[in-house]
Amino acid sequence: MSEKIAVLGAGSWGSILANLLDENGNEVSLWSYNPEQVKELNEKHTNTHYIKDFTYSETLKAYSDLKQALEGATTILFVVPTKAVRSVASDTKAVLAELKTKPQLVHASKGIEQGTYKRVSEILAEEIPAELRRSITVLSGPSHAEDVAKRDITLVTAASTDLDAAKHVQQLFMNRYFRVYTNSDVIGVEIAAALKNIIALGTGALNGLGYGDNAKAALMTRGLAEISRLGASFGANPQTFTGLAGVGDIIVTGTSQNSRNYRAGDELGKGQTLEEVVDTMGMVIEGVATTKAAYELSKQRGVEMPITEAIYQVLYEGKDIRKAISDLMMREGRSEF
Ligand SMILES: NC(=O)C1=CN([C@@H]2O[C@H](COP(=O)(O)OP(=O)(O)OC[C@H]3O[C@@H](n4cnc5c(N)ncnc54)[C@H](OP(=O)(O)O)[C@@H]3O)[C@@H](O)[C@H]2O)C=CC1
Ligand SMILES: O=C(CO)COP(=O)(O)O
Repeated sequence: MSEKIAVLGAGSWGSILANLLDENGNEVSLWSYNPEQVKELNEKHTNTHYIKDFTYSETLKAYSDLKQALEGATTILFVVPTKAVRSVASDTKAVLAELKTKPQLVHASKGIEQGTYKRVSEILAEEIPAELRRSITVLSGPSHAEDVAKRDITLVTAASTDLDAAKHVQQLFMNRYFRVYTNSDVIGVEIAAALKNIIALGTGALNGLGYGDNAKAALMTRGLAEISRLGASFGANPQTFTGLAGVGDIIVTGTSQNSRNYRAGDELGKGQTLEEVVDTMGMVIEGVATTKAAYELSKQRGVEMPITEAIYQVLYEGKDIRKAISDLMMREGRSEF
């Protein structure tokens, strides 16, 4: 299968997925709002700020003009940070109204919008009306760009309410090192993907403070329990949380130095302030904003999420991390399930 695909967002994940789609034989245009980055990608075939020591395919073309990138595309893949999805989708809508190409939409972003608590597929559906597009599919799972850049084995899931669309996306991305499953539970996949970043901030912080494997395993397991509770309140399929977008992504993000969220937590645990951590990362740390959205959402829906609440208090109310941990440990004993 070969298509013209526009990838919007040329950070670590967008650029590596664009390269993978190029390798799979597609004609890929990669859009970034940064002309300097576009120049580097087209002339040197590198993207050094985001992915070190990697040479991109020479047939991959980068654009800073959105219309040029979208022209002729039958699939559009959104991979910008969650906070940028609405504005990029709105700009895309204006171009699609002119082009009348009606592409399918895919996204690989992991977050929840501040204030509205919308999932990324909901934002896309709101901003790009059905007459200008086809289906919307979410691509998610345990997948650090750094490993995919090395063509290391990676398994993800493609979730859509339209099974044919999910199968189509599966075929576009699958290759010898990148295996894609399908899933119809868009709600569960998006909630799991967004909220695992909160837990990775937590396991990173435990690491920075010197805690061991038991503590991190405990946080990941009980973190997943509260993510599943929030998911259930939205009608998500409980099985999704045992799959690639759930357990899989908690493991990869909650244990890896490749994770921006884990690294951010690690630095917080070692005593840096949130401001210092955000300033020095130079890449998006989705878990920081998602912690706020998920905390507010849990209060709004009456879902108990003690770990999210503790991390919210540390990030947004200046609570001491050690005190937050001891408060969690001293909660009244209860049944596991
Ligand atoms: N990195 C990974 O391994 C994975 C990431 N993801 C998800 O993919 C999404 C993107 O992450 P990632 O690639 O890591 O992020 P990066 O920070 O590496 O890249 C994000 C890109 O989007 C650009 N950008 C920021 N704001 C805007 C805006 N308003 N309009 C247009 N472009 C903008 C950034 O430019 P600038 O830096 O100049 O602001 C940068 O080029 C996130 O939701 C993340 O959770 C999912 C799976 C794996
Ligand atoms: O989602 C990811 C891996 O699946 C990437 O996580 P980070 O944003 O923490 O790097």
